[in-house]
Amino acid sequence: MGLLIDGKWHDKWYDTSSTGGRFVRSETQFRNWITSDGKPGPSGTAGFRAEPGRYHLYVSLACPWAHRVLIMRALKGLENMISVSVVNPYMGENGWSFDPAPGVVADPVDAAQYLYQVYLRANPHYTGRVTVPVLWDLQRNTIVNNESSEIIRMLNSAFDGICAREGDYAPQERLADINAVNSEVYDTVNNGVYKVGFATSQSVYEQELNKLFTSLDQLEAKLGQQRYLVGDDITEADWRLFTTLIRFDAVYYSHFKCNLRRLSDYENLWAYTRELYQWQNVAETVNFEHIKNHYYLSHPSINPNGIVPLGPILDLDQPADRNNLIKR
Ligand SMILES: N[C@@H](CCC(=O)N[C@@H](CS)C(=O)NCC(=O)O)C(=O)O
Repeated sequence: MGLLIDGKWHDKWYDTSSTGGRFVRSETQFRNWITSDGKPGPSGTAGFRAEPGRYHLYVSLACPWAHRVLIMRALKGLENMISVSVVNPYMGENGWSFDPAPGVVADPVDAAQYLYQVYLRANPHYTGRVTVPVLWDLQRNTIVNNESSEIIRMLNSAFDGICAREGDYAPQERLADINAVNSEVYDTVNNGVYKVGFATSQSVYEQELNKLFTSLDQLEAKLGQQRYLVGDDITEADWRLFTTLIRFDAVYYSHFKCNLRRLSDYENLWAYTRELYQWQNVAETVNFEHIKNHYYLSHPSINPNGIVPLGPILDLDQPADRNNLIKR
């Protein structure tokens, strides 16, 4: 775990001493958008037109932020248009690497050994964390964007004119509601589990834990009333919540001490998670071996002996049966 400072790698853990024991996630820096016509998107510069074979993704199968992108790629049927490299689940002193292991897919551009080398290819003086996902332009040889929330927005529509699969997960008329749910879920759940797990003070841990479970209790109630987070149709908001929920009992409950309740104790949330898991092409994006190996091995301050638990046993194939659960 570390970061680049003016193009040099430094092996440093997150510094919570200046923030009172609180984990603060840093801002993402590459913010260009792929668009159907190559015009600029909401941020960044122009020149990234949607074209088959032009873009490449660097992901970790362990990472919930990268996972959203893999899911959107699968939902939109972009597997043949956008290629993927997968890092080794262990994030060590050099950060993410491409060290060979089952499921790892090497860097096609110049066989980088570490992900930070990919960042340096885009900017030899880069300063910041080296995170997945990374959306890479094979034509211009640079990073388009490394912010998952923006990458999923572009994949949702930019390739529609060149045979992406039908489906709009962020329809204009629902956008305000989707954005509102996203920001609440991001703060309390997606990033919430990290704020709990990386807290280095008891009071911060307790505060963040209460926020997380208050939010899960509210989501449980909501999903007892309606099928999806923003009404009757599945949207981006659901997929963003899913990637945290699917890791909850296997990792966050024990490794991050998010243990007031298990996800499988929540009737609606658990059935919802199974429903989304069973969605066409989604189960293939879930890799519990990478998920568990990453978290339990990569945070020695939390799990010094690096024991990876064998459980829990989760029956994700059990029918979701949500029609019967929804009490209108
Ligand atoms: N804002 C980013 C966050 C991505 C992120 O934090 N990824 C983690 C993996 S789960 C990472 O690569 N961390 C490495 C580090 O912070 O050094 C996004 O959503 O794309």
